[in-house]
Amino acid sequence: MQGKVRRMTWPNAMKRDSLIMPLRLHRPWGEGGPPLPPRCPLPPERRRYFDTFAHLYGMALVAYAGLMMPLFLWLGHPWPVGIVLASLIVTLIARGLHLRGHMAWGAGLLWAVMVVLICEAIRLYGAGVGFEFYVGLALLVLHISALPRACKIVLSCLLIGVVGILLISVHRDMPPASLSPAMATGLLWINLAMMGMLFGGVLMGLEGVTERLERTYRREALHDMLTGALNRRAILSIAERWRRAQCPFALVLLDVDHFKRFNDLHGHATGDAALCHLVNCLQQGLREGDMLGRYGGEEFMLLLPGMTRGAAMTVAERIAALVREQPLALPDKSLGMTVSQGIAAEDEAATLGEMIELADRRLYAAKHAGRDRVMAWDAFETLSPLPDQRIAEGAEACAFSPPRRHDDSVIKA
Ligand SMILES: Nc1nc2c(ncn2[C@@H]2O[C@H](COP(=O)(O)OP(=O)(O)OP(=O)(O)O)[C@@H](O)[C@H]2O)c(=O)[nH]1
Repeated sequence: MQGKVRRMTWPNAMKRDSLIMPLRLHRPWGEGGPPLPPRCPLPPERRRYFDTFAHLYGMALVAYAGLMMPLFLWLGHPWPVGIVLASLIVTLIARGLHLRGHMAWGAGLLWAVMVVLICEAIRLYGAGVGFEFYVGLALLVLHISALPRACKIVLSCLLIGVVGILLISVHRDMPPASLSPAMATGLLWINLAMMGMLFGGVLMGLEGVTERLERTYRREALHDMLTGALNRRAILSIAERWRRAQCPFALVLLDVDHFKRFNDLHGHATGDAALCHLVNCLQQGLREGDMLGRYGGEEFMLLLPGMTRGAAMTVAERIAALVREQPLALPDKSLGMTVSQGIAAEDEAATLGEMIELADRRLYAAKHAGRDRVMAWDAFETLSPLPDQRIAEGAEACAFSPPRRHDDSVIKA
């Protein structure tokens, strides 16, 4: 009996691609739609660090304004209220410094105001009412900060030493006379609860940040920075996975016509904008579940699940029309583009490498036949070489003037 071949169904196959983010639509010249967010002055690696630490600043601000200020007011001491107010301001300054890349200064300032608060509270209210718990929080701030390792060790020892001496001296010399035993117990519980909330909040926040960062890293590892399409490694690994799962699909290699000339005529930056614009056009012609990746420079790979060569041909033609009919709109002119495409189906080749080679050969045939066309059959051998004049015409037409129509007779020759 012949072994049963299990073919993966598409909805299941798609679920495994949940990290593949929807492509962002580019508006290279910023016109129309909601305004783009302002550029962040921090480089990405520092931005990530700031995101992690920003949660701590938020928690510190909430703790000062919402918890400590009312607590000290309740205890009837205006002096610590003044310190809390100063801490609020210093924390805001520290956050600003941090956001501008002065990470060690930001973390150091936050830590310093926390230490002043802890020491002053212990001095005023004595040991055993719970202010010493904040030492743990100050140590957490210190150890996740950007300060150098040696600095962290010295400051930790300093903090523990100062607080230890303070606790011993307070306990021995001046027991907190102003607090009744009931008030001291109440304060201890309030501080315990506050610390629990702060630590819980910080840890939950850090977990959320870590998860978010991980998604960002993985997304960046899979996507092309310029266009937002999948990168070469990601698109190839999806194709390989689909092949291993024996999912039928068609592969399209798509290349911008005369892109070198486009760059030479209009500049590299405009070339970049054209690539982003191209990805938007391609995206419009694809279904949900189709995959689009940047295979190299101005060459893209499309994976069309469940499609035969014939069906893929229709999609490729639609895409070619979309690209042709939507020129890149610049403030002073609009520039047309055309693309050539080669198609191969999964059942035509034994390996992914062979499939890509087939699509590449057909792409080359499409280029050779005059560009701005799709090739899905092995017409290459049957095509008579084009005269140089025709190729020159193609080059002229693709110099981003009004584009030419697609020639079916050549495609299906
Ligand atoms: N602006 C810009 N240009 C790129 C990028 N990647 C590759 N290119 C350019 O794309 C051009 C590709 O040129 P060729 O491979 O000669 O192909 P072509 O000019 O498109 O000609 P045909 O493919 O034969 O139609 C090169 O000039 C590259 O510098 C990019 O990210 N941005």
